[in-house]
Amino acid sequence: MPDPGGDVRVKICGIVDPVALATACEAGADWVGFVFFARSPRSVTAAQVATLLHDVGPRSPQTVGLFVRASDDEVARVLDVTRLDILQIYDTPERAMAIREQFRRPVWLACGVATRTDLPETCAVDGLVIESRAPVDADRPGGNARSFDWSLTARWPAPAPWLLAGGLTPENVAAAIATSGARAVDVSSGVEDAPGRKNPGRIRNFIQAARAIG
Ligand SMILES: O=C(O)c1ccccc1NCC(=O)[C@H](O)[C@H](O)COP(=O)(O)O
Repeated sequence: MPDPGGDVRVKICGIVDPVALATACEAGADWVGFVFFARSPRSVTAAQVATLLHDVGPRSPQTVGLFVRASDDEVARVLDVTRLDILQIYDTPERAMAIREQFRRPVWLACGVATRTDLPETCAVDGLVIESRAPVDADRPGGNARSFDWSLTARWPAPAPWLLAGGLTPENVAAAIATSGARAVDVSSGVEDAPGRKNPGRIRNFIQAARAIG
């Protein structure tokens, strides 16, 4: 996933509209994420994603589907309808491994972090999304515009490629990369005007700011 010697890689998550998708593609995002979770303000259906991706060119970013405690049937129904390169799973590590086995596709496990002990020491999937742990009463486990102490990951011996997520913005992403040591970053709320409403200018600014640090 991240290229230790190359540019910082960027995922623009929670895409719901064609302008945001085209902007992320043109600005050089490495991944675009789609949220298959009905309680999210960024929730999309498989049919909507298939339509969005229909006109995307061959040099498009990889597509990531987000699933929260989803059954095999739910994942299968999405994969029947639309192309997803990677599955981002909000569930136990065991369940993430089972999904990887079942669907023969790269799986990223989302890990909610508040303290150093939340950082995983082992990983049997293809990548980790290290994001701020959601409050217990949150409607959703991610996409809450909350950051955590980025210095926690600075000396973490990561067991797998990982992305830094949660509360990143065009204004803070350079500091987040410098402090955390991340080589890949993930944003949703920080490039929006309101939950689910992406701002094309902020998408461009975020990618530029992440890449400027090199
Ligand atoms: O965005 C959502 O609504 C969402 C719902 C359920 C699970 C995950 C969700 N989002 C996760 C992400 O978009 C990213 O992985 C990342 O956490 C972005 O967080 P933020 O930039 O703080 O919105």
